[in-house]
Amino acid sequence: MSRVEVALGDRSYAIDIMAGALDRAGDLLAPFARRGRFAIVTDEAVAQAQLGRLTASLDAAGIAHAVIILPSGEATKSWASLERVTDWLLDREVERNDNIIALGGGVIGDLTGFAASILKRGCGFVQVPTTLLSQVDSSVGGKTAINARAGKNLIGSFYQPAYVLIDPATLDTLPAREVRAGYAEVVKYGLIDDAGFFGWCEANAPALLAGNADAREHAIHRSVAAKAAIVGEDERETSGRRALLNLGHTFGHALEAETGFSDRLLHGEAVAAGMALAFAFSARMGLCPAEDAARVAAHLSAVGLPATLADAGVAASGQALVAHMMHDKKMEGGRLPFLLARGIGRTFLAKDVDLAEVAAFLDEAR
Ligand SMILES: O=C(O)C(=O)C[C@@H](O)[C@H](O)[C@H](O)COP(=O)(O)O
Ligand SMILES: [Zn+2]
Repeated sequence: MSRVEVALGDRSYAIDIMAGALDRAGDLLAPFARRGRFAIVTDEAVAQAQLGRLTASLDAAGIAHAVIILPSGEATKSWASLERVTDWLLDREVERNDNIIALGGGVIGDLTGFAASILKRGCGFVQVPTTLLSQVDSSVGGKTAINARAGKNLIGSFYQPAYVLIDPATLDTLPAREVRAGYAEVVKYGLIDDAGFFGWCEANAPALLAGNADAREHAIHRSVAAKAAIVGEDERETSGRRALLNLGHTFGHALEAETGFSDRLLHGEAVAAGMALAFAFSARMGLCPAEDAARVAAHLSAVGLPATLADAGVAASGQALVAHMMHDKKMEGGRLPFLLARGIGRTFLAKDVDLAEVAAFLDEAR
């Protein structure tokens, strides 16, 4: 087992990574079962593939549990699901000191974390992420949210979990497309500030995507360690440091909005195309060597991720995509800061980007 700590004073918590952890969840989660019981939020796909492992282990440890199973997919990050989950938790008489378990991917983690943050003005929650995307990214750092008509994650809170338990073996039952989409967020850490790790990704992506356990554990550990360090420095995205984790997301969220937050384009796929676009735009602005932008796009394409608007299946005009971006949470005084790059591992927050140039770039990129 390897452990990473997120250092946030009295809200600090541990992330444990261990293949087979779900089968030992009874022991590992026991300290968080405040009254010897858990409420578990999960979705249909995860319930089929993983829930039995968790509940069997809790049963063996004598920990009682109630489970709510929601539909799988991005549409579950909604007001309606939030109401359903909070009513269900209230019916189960969940108390502030209880820890709700989020068993699933980013959708379940974001929704459950948000529900925990508002239930009785805040109760505890534990993340048990079961997708690569949630294991390397969304389960760590306390961004919780649901989607709004106007865009992705627009209603939410910063609310840290009490503990994160990662079992990389859950990836064995995940569709290859889901693993690939999560891999985009792994690549992101290399592109942000670790060119050496991007090189590792180029060399090891085939093994990781083929199911090599060592490659998966290494990627998860490096990713959460990188994220924990950034979150420890800038929990609420105020200094600009945490905004680096948003590389590819301004373009990406616009692509997700354009495709209706549907299975047509998964979050990680949108982020992949968004990162390639951020690098291409940086190259066009003369900020980044064209070879670096080409290398990023080549790697994403090589693993089967979208690297262009066409790959992402988006034909919208630059203006339409920029209109989606106007809801970005990074907007400041009517201006939208962008994550751009001076090269691989050299991402920075640019505050003076002209949106007309972004729209023109996107029209050319179509
Ligand atoms: O944790 C962060 O900070 C991130 O930006 C990580 C992103 O990968 C993640 O998709 C996050 O939920 C996006 O946040 P948002 O603020 O753009 O909604
Ligand atoms: Zn993301």
